[in-house]
Amino acid sequence: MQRVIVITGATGTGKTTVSQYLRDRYQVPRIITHTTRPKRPGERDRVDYYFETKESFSHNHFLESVTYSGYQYGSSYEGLERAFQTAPIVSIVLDTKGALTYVRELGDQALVLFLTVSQTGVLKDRIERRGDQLAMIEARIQSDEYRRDLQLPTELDGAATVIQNDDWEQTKGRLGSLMADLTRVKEG
Ligand SMILES: Nc1ncnc2c1ncn2[C@@H]1O[C@H](COP(=O)(O)OP(=O)(O)OP(=O)(O)O)[C@@H](O)[C@H]1O
Ligand SMILES: Nc1nc2c(ncn2[C@@H]2O[C@H](COP(=O)(O)O)[C@@H](O)[C@H]2O)c(=O)[nH]1
Repeated sequence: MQRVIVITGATGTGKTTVSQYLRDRYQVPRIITHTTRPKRPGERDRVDYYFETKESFSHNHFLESVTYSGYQYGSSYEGLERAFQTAPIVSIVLDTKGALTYVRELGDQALVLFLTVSQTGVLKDRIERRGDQLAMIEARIQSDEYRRDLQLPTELDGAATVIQNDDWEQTKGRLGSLMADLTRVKEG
């Protein structure tokens, strides 16, 4: 069975970092999603996101889409199919609302990885260091979506793998175990 690792959690918990590590270390490609938010320094169109206008965003064929801190985000059916054409295990980075939709739509094909940190105060520091614009950081930290995504949705209790990403070396160890389990299931 083809699997999608759905990486979710609050802003700054390390979702993108984990998806990049899975790609580089385990050849797990990430499904590229669509957004109307402006690029951050270093981000590239069609690599980090499909960067869209409000008009072009509406022309996609979305499996799910959300508004997050004032911008639109969405993942397309075509993006999922494209990723599955290249690998049996793929990943996607979503807010918790999107993660729930993915689980409803894909059932057992979706494996949810929920990232947390022990001290939420570090999250703002992390996104400041990443180079986000200060006004956008403030808006994000004040948003309902930010507060919501600090908690694992109750529907996913017991069904998600939770990783406390305080220490990157420990997180890499947890990801190694997860990939070993997934690969065993695929071969078995
Ligand atoms: N374990 C860690 N310790 C310290 N810094 C980390 C750790 N993991 C990731 N980071 C750093 O934190 C910042 C935010 O990480 P990342 O962009 O992966 O978060 P994210 O969850 O994808 O955020 P967002 O939802 O806002 O896109 C990055 O600069 C990243 O290098
Ligand atoms: N439900 C969806 N959430 C998405 C999608 N693409 C990204 N995201 C999530 O949005 C927030 C903000 O992302 P950022 O890159 O601006 O920091 C974050 O939680 C992402 O995981 C999507 O297609 N659908």
